Amino acid sequence: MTGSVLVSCRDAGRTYGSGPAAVVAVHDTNCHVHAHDRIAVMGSSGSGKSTLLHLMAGLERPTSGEVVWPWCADTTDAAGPGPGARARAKGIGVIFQSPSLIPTLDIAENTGLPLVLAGENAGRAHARALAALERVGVADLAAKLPDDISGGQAQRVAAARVLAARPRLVLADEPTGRLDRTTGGHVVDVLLAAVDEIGAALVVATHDPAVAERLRTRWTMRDGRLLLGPDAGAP
Ligand SMILES: Nc1ncnc2c1ncn2[C@@H]1O[C@H](COP(=O)(O)OP(=O)(O)OP(=O)(O)O)[C@@H](O)[C@H]1O
Repeated sequence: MTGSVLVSCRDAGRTYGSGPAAVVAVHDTNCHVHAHDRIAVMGSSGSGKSTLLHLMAGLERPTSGEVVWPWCADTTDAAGPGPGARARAKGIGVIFQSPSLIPTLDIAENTGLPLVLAGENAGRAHARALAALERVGVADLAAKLPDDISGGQAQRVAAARVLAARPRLVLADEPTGRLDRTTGGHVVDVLLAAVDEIGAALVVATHDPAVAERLRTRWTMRDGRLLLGPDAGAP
């Protein structure tokens, strides 16, 4: 715990479905991510890691409790187009297991697209995209199409796409899940260096102990319950 609180889950839970078919993906959970944190969320498949990250990102609403982003205007507005949601979208970057690049846009265009969609002019978005690609070591790919780069390179581009917006908090859901160990290790290296450089906090959901070891704090999910490490408690 080294800085101000970026996101707090307060008795936040998420259940899918209802009645006998209901699945409690995340039981009521209390946890906090602070500025500059480096947190690995570990746990077996289906333990609730992705759901917890989606709650922290505001991509899903909790079905119990609340998720709070103290730096947003409307701190608990977990969905919809309000000012809190817009501020949160700018301040939180999410990296998924699949890089999901648009095949008809080149790498620089893919990287700058979220900035353009957020209203940045095309020239500035391109410059920031190139700087972010440089930061993760793939500036030479800027003019290529996604089909012409490797999986590890594509995941670096996905990281650059998030980092170009200079978020306060980066949430990465199995960012190395589709990569071999060596390539995955390089992706973690560039991610850690980049969040250090932009001063962001990082939360990584991972199955891989080698990835988790690179992060200062380790949390474990088991059957939808978050087992916190000794340093993950109070805001
Ligand atoms: N949209 C959904 N509808 C119904 N059930 C869901 C949905 N999303 C997740 N679940 C269920 O919630 C539980 C937690 O899923 P979640 O994806 O969060 O786990 P995970 O730890 O991230 O798993 P993995 O490592 O395989 O990605 C699982 O039982 C899953 O089947």
